[in-house]
Amino acid sequence: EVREHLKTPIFDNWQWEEAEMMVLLQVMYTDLDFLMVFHIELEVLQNFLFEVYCHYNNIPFHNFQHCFCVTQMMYGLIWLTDLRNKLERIDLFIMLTSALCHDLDHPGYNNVYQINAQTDLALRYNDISPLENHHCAIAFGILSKVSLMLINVLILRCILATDMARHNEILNKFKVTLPVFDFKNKEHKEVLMKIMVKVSDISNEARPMAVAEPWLDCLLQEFFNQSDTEKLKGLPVTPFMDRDKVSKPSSQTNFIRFVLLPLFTELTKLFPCLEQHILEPVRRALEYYSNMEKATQEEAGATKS
Ligand SMILES: Nc1nc2c(ncn2[C@@H]2O[C@@H]3COP(=O)(O)O[C@H]3[C@H]2O)c(=O)[nH]1
Ligand SMILES: [Zn+2]
Repeated sequence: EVREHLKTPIFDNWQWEEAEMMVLLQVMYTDLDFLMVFHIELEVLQNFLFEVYCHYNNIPFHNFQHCFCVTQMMYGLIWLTDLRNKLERIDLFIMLTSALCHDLDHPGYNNVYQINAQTDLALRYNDISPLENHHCAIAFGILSKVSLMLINVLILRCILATDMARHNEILNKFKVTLPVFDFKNKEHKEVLMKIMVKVSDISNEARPMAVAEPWLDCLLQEFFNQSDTEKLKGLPVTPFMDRDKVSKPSSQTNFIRFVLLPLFTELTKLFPCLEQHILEPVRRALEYYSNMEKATQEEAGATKS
């Protein structure tokens, strides 16, 4: 029963301990036949998953549980869209592994901070997607350490594609392929894989409210932590992270309207069945946070007058 539940976006991560999540990840790799098709020993997979676990930091949002959720959403999307019969196994392996590795060793401060604070990562990568480059470097270090030598340039490209600074570039590329989309076309396939990783990465609001809302609290905690540090150090303060400027509803209504709905709508054009699984919950979340926003505004109006 859990095995089937794991294939859906309504899976509730909060019910599981981290050790159990490790087992669930193992189930995902097994049920997509990766061990068999790529002749991966169970022990190698277990070592790999353990290394991945060890390389996520104990921070409010970009932690191992986020990694688990993104991987689980990718796993669910693969089943819902029947990608097992549309792409090759290696493509599915790349997508699931990219999801698993996409935020490795995230320090809890975003690229803008890295660049403004001139951190080691920003210097190392010349200010170009410093975090995503770092996640890739850690991922390839782990893959070679455990002798899982399925290192692939597409994993690199999928992880680099999670830099939101490149959101419009990638979404626009995907839009162009849609009218003539062909699962056999290499370029179409590559942009689809990037979109799937991106969708999974920002898919919390596609989950039931009881699962999604605690994630927003975690995200805002990490955001506020960054903006507090920026204020303390006299760095430019990232507006959407400023506790004096954003609230839960304001942060979600904008993010859902301008980022989630446009992205999810395009993927749903290719896979209409996703309408009910990811678009509808996101629309409900928009309504929920719009109402919350109105209520807070009315309250503020009432206190003023
Ligand atoms: N406001 C808001 N931003 C989100 C949400 N989920 C993901 N994001 C943002 O999307 C970004 C995706 O890449 P990052 O992990 O760097 O940081 C993430 C957040 O900045 C959400 O539910 N609400
Ligand atoms: Zn992420």
